Amino acid sequence: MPTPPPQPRLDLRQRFDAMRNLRPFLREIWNTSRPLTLAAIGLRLLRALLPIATLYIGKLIIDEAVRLIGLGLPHELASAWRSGQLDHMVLLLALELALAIGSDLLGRLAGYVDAVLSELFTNATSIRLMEHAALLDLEDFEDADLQDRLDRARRQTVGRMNLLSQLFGQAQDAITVLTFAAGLLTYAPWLMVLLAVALVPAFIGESHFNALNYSLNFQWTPERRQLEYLRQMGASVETAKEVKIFNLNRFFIERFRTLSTKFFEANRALAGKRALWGTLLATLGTLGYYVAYGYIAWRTVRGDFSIGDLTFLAGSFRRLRQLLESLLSGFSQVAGQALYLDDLYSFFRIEPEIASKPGAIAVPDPIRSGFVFEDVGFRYEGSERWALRGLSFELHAGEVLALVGENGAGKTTLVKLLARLYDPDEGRILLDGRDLRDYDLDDLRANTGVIFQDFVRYHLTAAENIGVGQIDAMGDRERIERAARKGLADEVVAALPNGFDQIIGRRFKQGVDLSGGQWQKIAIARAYMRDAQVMILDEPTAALDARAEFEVFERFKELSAGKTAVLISHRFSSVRMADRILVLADGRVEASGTHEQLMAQGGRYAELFELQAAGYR
Ligand SMILES: Nc1ncnc2c1ncn2[C@@H]1O[C@H](COP(=O)(O)OP(=O)(O)OP(=O)(O)O)[C@@H](O)[C@H]1O
Repeated sequence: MPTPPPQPRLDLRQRFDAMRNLRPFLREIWNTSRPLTLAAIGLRLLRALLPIATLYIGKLIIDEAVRLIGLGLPHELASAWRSGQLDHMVLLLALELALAIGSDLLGRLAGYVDAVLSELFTNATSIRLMEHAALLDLEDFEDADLQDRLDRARRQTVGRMNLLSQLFGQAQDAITVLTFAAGLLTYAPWLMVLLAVALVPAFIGESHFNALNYSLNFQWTPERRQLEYLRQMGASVETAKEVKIFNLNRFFIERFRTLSTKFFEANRALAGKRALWGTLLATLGTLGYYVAYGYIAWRTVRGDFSIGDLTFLAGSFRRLRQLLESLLSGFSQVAGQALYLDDLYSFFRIEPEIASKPGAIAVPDPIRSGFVFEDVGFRYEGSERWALRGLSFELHAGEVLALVGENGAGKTTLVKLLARLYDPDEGRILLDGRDLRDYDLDDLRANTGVIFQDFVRYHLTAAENIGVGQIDAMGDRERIERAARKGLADEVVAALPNGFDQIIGRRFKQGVDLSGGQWQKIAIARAYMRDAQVMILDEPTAALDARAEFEVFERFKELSAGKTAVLISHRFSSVRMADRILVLADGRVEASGTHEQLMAQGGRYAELFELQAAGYR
């Protein structure tokens, strides 16, 4: 089990650098909904002015009370009321009541607006994330680093919801601070400075721990993904069967426990340190406050301030201290959150390499001569071995070419290059004499129908499972039914309780699961759904019974008349139907020809064929 490396220290500059992410963040919030953003700001602005107003009215009430005490009013409320002396007091109390109700109302409204805006923003970001992920290269997805980044980015779409409230809250607090400061400045300016200085250590402490927290989370992304994986393995429909048979529960749980405990301990250690330092540093701020308080009390005793002034000043200082503290720690939290935004934005900055170049041309229809592989070499990212090297052959327009070769020979890789899921590292692939990279990528994909051996089992309806082969024809039931017939999936569908409208797969309540072979027929139908010029089937029949396989291939040959087709199979009975067979070994072409020619040559093909045939005798 990997032990995470020591956390890197983020210096102050890096932390402040991350603040630049706030601009695009705010811009996106603004773009999410202008009226809501304006409402959130307006409500905050109003709320910002309430605390000082409330405190000031409090001061007026106390001063008024002191004045009334001095007047010696009658003890009876009714006669005191009649004297008219209480009017001013009542007015002040009513005002304070109105402010209290107003403040509560504004707070709730602001909370509501924030919640709605955050939700909209989260959805918009999730969609953007999916859209961007769709653009990336397959190679990017196979990169563990990118998986980590994607994972962090995904967390950010939900994790950043409170950043919005926090930012607006900060702005509100800042305005309130200004109002208090303006009020207090007239009484005791240097006390303000004292308060501010006393809070600086707490602020530095906060931002330091936020950065540490971020590094910890960052460092642990791979482990957190592993935890997620283990959790899934331990409890999912897909794995339940095997987990039970091999009794793997304990194994997964133990792994999860070990890893999660490590993460927990690292987290706890940090939280402990943070609490200790936080308390110490906050005490400094409190000390500053009490020095100020003592000073004001002294001035009141000396007669410089009224009792009302004392309550106003003491209240203002207390609020100011709280506000400054929350403002400063909030600022460092915002800075911390901005670091997380980095994950999101750095994910958006990843550019796909496989894309249409400017002035890309359309794929010829019909394809005239076909594909030519010229000395093609390809190596998977991070791999020492060449999956394909010095690969040269032609795939003529209109022919059915079968690829055979032992496991790992490079058959699937070849097909991925043909579909331009990767670009070759060496050599080039031509289509009708032009480099594959010259063609428009979308057009190229539209002209290629591929079913991989690890095709996706969509937990959607049967019709949708076939329809995804040509997404814009999803509503064309006739075409879906035709594709089902071609792929021999019509019988599978007919046996489903709700036919084409039946959800297949186990994940959802109404779902009905299919056998491996039945799934495969659905996948083959998916390939037929796309009326593409180039058809590629990568071991589409591995799970089919002998009769079904024979039928599938016969039909495939019939249906691919006029199409260029590539077929990968380990079953020689099917392979021999192809127009031409390419034998791959170690990433290059070892031999090619028709079944008869290859048998006559007596090489690897004849050997493997005999081996398989012997098994049936
Ligand atoms: N995504 C990948 N990342 C790294 N290496 C890979 C990846 N996919 C395949 N390889 C390696 O590339 C080589 C060729 O694999 P490929 O899948 O093309 O073989 P294949 O002929 O289709 O095998 P099989 O008959 O088992 O399907 C193998 O050595 C394999 O380990």
